Amino acid sequence: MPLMTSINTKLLAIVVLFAAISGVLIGLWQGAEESRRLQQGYDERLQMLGERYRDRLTQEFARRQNLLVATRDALADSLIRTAGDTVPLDFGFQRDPDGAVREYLGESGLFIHRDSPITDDMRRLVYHTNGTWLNIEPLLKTQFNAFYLITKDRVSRIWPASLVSGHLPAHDVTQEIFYTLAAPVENPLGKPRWTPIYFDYYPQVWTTSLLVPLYVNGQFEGVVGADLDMSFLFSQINQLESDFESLNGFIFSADGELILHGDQSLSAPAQQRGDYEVFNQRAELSPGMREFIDRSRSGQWPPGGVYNHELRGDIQRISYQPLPELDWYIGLHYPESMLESRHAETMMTIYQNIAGMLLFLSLGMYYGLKWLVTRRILKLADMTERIGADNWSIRLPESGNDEISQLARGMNRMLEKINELFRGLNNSIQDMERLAYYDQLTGLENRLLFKEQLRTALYAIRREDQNLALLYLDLDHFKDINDSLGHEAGDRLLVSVSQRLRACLREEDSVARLGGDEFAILLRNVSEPRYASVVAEKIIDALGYPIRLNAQEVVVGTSIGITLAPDDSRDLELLMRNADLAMYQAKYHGRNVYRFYTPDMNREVEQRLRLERELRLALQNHEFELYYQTQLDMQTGRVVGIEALLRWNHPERGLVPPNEFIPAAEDSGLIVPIGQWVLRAACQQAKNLYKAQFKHVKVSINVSARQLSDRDFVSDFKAVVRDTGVEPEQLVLEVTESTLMADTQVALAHLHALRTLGVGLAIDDFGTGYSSLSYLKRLPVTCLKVDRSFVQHLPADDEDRAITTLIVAMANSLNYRVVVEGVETEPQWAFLRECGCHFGQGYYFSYPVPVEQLMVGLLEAQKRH
Ligand SMILES: Nc1nc2c(ncn2[C@@H]2O[C@@H]3COP(=O)(O)O[C@H]4[C@@H](O)[C@H](n5cnc6c(=O)[nH]c(N)nc65)O[C@@H]4COP(=O)(O)O[C@H]3[C@H]2O)c(=O)[nH]1
Repeated sequence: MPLMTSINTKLLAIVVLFAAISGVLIGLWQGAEESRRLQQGYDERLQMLGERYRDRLTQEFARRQNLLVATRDALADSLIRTAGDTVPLDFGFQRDPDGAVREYLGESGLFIHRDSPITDDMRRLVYHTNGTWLNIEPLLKTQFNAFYLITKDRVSRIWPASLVSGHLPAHDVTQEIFYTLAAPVENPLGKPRWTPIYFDYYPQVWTTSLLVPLYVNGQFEGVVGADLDMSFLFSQINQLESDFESLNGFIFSADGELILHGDQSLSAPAQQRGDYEVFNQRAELSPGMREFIDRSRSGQWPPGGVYNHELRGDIQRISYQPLPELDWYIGLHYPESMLESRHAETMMTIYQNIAGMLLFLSLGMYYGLKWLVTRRILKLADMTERIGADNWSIRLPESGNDEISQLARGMNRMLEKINELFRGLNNSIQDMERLAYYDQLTGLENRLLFKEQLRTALYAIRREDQNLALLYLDLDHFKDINDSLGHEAGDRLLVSVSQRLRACLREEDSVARLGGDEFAILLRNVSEPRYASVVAEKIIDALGYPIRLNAQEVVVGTSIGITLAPDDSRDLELLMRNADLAMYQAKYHGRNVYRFYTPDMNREVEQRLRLERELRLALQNHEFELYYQTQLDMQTGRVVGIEALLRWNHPERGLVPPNEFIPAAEDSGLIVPIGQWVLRAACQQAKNLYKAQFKHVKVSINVSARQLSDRDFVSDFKAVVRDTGVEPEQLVLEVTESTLMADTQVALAHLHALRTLGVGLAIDDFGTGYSSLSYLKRLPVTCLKVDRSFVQHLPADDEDRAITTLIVAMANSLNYRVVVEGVETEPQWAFLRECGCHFGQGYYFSYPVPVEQLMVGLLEAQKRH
């Protein structure tokens, strides 16, 4: 899967995008917060450092002040203690040539103005303080650059002594700030005083001097002073533990003078500016510093706060603290740009952290999504792929209750539904196949499937050099059975027939119901035509046995047409037509037989079709005529009946006997209207006979099975009787034995109805069928007509003699009238009369003749008797 098409990657991209945006926003917010915190932190530290700096300085100054105050007190005490003591006389001072006294007392020097007289007080003071001085001197040396005692009478003792040598003889120390600042005029309360910072030329350092007035017994005697190297102030700043790279300090006095500023200490040496002028730096201060000091002093920026202020072109964060003992203020500042660089560093760290976090998050998301989502979706996709490849039984894993599990559950439910639909669909397909390919009633193949089977079989024989046989068959008299017993019985008959057919065949053979009572059979691997004959005979035999339908048994014959492939044809349609033709021929030529297809069958069928067409025309053109053949009493020779025999006066072929057209009329159904015509004509003739005083002459009319099973037959018959006015008792309907054997309900009902009307019923061609006596007894039969085939060889043929004798005896015993047909000779007549036969019909007595000739004959016969 391409990287960008994966859900995981897309989700990841979205997550990373949102995380990045959030990261940037958080970074910005955190940056702002951090900047604020940074500034606040630095400001607090700045304040804290200021306070610490202040405290340290306070301590430093206080410690030194205490030390000097203690020195002053020690000196005062030694003077007080030695108030009455004398000074050795040899203790005095030598004036230098310039008049001033410059003497060394240990490490310190003594200087007296040239104009100051050397008094005892002077001597006593120096003498009695000398011991104390010398004791204290080592300690003071460690704390001050210089220390001194200046008396009101212009004596000064200074450590180090070297300082004295530089004094001019008229140098008046009492006029200097080191004296005046602490003297009672400027310092009436007698407090220790600190001078402003000044640049001390000798040690070349910035210096301040601490001055303490010396009072002895309440009287001002002078000033004790010490010089302090201010560089310690800077060292104090440096000693402050700080990560401020550019922390700077400054000190300014309450009256607005800048006492110290780190930068200035380095870059602006004061010696260029004269003695003490250096302390007043108002004029030289940078405008920024000036402004700051002014704002501080005006109260606009009170001490303790942190202020943004520009110093020397840079914005600084400045804070300052008061140093109360000195009336000084200590300020600290750092450039704001430092904050920016710190902020930039912090931001860099923040963004690095966010980037790291994002990377971690992205990887976590990626693998998390992969594990939780993509892997499972891919699994689902893989399984749906497999399902799509017809593995519909696969079910997706449903563990858990998250969205994917819900999806899997939903899809499983869908699969169940699809499977159900498939099952339904398969059933429907099977049903449709059954409907499409199988006959619903019998379960046999239908025409469609059979044709497919035949087509496949034809391909096979082409490949494998084999033969096949195609059999068509239909049931004789099926329509009659159907009409008389009803469709349900007809259906059951078809089912039974199909079962029998199946039983006659091998597994590899196919049998289909083509429709109605038509069946087709495909025999594969028929190496010789006779095998097809064997099967056909087997079928005829199997269907020859009665079939039980409800309470009745019926016998159906069948006519089978057979065609062979590839001998007759390789073409499917042609083969089917051949089989149909052959079946048609079989039926035409006798039923219950089979016929192989022959090419001349086509011609025969054509002839038959033409015949049917002509028959139809014959009916319209009144080309039919009835001939009558008499039936005589064998004993008396009297005419007892006549049989109406149909003749066709064909315009070209002349008189056509019934055997040539009755089968075609029956097959085509034309027998029904033709039979109607015969019935009406014969009834008319019967009425005529009746009128002509031949009422005892019965008129026999042939009725075919097809007519008899016609539903309207009885009502039509009644109508004819009514129309012609004939007496039903004068009529005899002749029904062939095979017609009765069909034994349909309708035909039987009609026979009974006719019999009830008084019509006689004769079984024609008796002896040629299989009717049993018990069966005959159930029929309303009045007459048996013995078939002429039994008479033909009489009296010579023993068998025929026996049969004829038996039939006549049986008929007599059952009280049936017996008419023997086909009596042609006198011996035949003699034999039949002897064996008890009552009536006869045949050429011996009369040929069938037209009605006029019949009447002449009847009249002649009447005269004879
Ligand atoms: N060899 C010989 N034949 C004799 C002799 N005496 C009579 N016949 C013939 O035997 C047939 C008797 O009629 P069938 O058995 O009912 O047999 C009839 C009957 O089954 C049928 N048929 C005739 N007319 C009708 C009709 O109107 N309706 C129906 N359904 N069938 C008819 O056609 C069959 C043949 O009729 P036909 O040709 O008229 O033939 C008649 C008749 O001419 C004889 O001594 N020797």
